[in-house]
Amino acid sequence: MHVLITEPIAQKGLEKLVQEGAKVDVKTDLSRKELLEVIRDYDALIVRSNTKVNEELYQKATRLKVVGRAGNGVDNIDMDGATNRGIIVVNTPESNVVSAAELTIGLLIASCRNIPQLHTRLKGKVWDRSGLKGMELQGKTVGIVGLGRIGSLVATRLKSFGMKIVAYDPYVNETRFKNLGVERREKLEDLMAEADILTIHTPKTKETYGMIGKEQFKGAKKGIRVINCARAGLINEEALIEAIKEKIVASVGIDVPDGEPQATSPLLELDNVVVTPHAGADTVEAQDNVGVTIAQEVAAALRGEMAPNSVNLPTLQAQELSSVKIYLKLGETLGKIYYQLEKEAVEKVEIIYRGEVAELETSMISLAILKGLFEPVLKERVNYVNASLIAKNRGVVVTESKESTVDNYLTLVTVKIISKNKTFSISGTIFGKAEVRIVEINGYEFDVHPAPYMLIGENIDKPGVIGQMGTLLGVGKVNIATMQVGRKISDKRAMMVLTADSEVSQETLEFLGGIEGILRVHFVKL
Ligand SMILES: NC(=O)c1ccc[n+]([C@@H]2O[C@H](COP(=O)([O-])OP(=O)(O)OC[C@H]3O[C@@H](n4cnc5c(N)ncnc54)[C@H](O)[C@@H]3O)[C@@H](O)[C@H]2O)c1
Ligand SMILES: O=C(O)[C@H](O)COP(=O)(O)O
Repeated sequence: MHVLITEPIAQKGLEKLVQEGAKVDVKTDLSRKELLEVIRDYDALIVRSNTKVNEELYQKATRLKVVGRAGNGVDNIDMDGATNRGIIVVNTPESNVVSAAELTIGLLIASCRNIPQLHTRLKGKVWDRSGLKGMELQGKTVGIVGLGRIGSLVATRLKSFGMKIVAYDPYVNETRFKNLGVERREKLEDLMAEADILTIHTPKTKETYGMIGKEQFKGAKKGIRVINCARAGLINEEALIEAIKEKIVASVGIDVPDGEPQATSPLLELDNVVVTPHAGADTVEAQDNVGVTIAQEVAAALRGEMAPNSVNLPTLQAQELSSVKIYLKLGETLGKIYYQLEKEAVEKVEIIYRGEVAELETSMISLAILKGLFEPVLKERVNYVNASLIAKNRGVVVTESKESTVDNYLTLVTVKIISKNKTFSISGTIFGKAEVRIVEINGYEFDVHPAPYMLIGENIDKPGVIGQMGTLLGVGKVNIATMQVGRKISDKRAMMVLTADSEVSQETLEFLGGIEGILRVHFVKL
């Protein structure tokens, strides 16, 4: 696995990648043109916030399987483009939040107390505190926009200053507000009117871009102080500058001025603006965390394992992931068999989870089934990221249902694949902690331990058929590992499932198909 890193990550992260078996190139001074030229050679790309990972880059990146964002915000990465191509995007959402929250508090105090301005005077040998009277935090109200990871950390820290905390975040439930001891404001304008200090902690999205602008400043409490340690563009800079000039805004603390990574923002010219150059995550601790975590995520994704922080996949907590892992293997196995037995286009996939599996977060298992289903027939790369998109684009309806109990098994996954003329059904279970078993195909019951090479055939249930199969496979030099027969006695039909030690040639398959009583026989590769 060949990994390109275009922005600095911690040495510990680089070491981790090498330990994981990656060949790593760190090229932090590539021009855009150079990046577009070299990207074709890499399986993974690791970036921070300055590298634009967009359509232009994807078109050149023919080998790219994983984009690792060594950090939190993914607004520099075109997610739809990645998903359409089956490229997994992973990030490290938790690794730098404490550092970002602490810098927020730092900017807040620095701007409320004019620390940088006083510092500059004194360093210039001028002992003068005139005109720079600060504001105490105790008893003031802070308005937080976006009560996610960083917003919450900021809230709990500011409480210790004796501040009242109000927040606007329509997507956070009442319990979380209550647990954090934060008062909800239903409308942004109410928060603006009340807050002595505003701090924003939303991601940059279509909805949040420019969400604090002219209108919002018009309704703001006079003398409000504004902090942005999230993303440039969330607060409209022109409107902010106007509000500073009109003395609506008393001071600003900003880590993400417009124009990044160039120092071009007009805010830099204003005395009551305290700035840092996107340094929120720049601590030893955060960078070590970020580096090691992204190395693990990228290596896992390249090995085809589930990386816990895949941005374009359903999010699972580590514990959830470990309990669904074995079902992912089962799901892929069940999915993979259909197109190796049937040639009919799929119209609908019904997935039924029964027993213990029904208690789990099953969205990822359903993706595994779809991945398995499309893999044998599609040239495109199919993976967990694009499997459901591929189903949708091909007009395949996918439904999921759950039943808490099931006869005979503790846990059972049944996949019904419906085409124009028939319904194919296959079920599997987990024995013990980690043994995948196929227990039903089209109503025939088995207990098959799936193997890389299998033969699945249907025959008339009469003496001699199985014996001839064994003989002809011997002639074809295929060693049978296991064999099971499921029977429908009233129909006089049976289904054989054999596992073999090697592939079965087309010639041998034709001989097998010629045995009297054999209705069909297929070689299945898992
Ligand atoms: N300065 C830095 O170095 C630095 C470091 C880390 C993260 N960040 C940035 O900080 C921001 C917050 O990160 P996080 O990890 O807390 O994110 P998060 O996803 O945990 O929280 C974001 C919160 O914003 C809320 N939100 C979304 N749309 C909203 C809207 N229209 N109105 C109000 N609330 C809305 C969400 O419900 C969520 O609770 C992101 O922009 C991230 O990129 C900056
Ligand atoms: O989103 C993030 O993780 C922070 O904004 C840090 O960005 P950086 O990795 O470019 O410092």
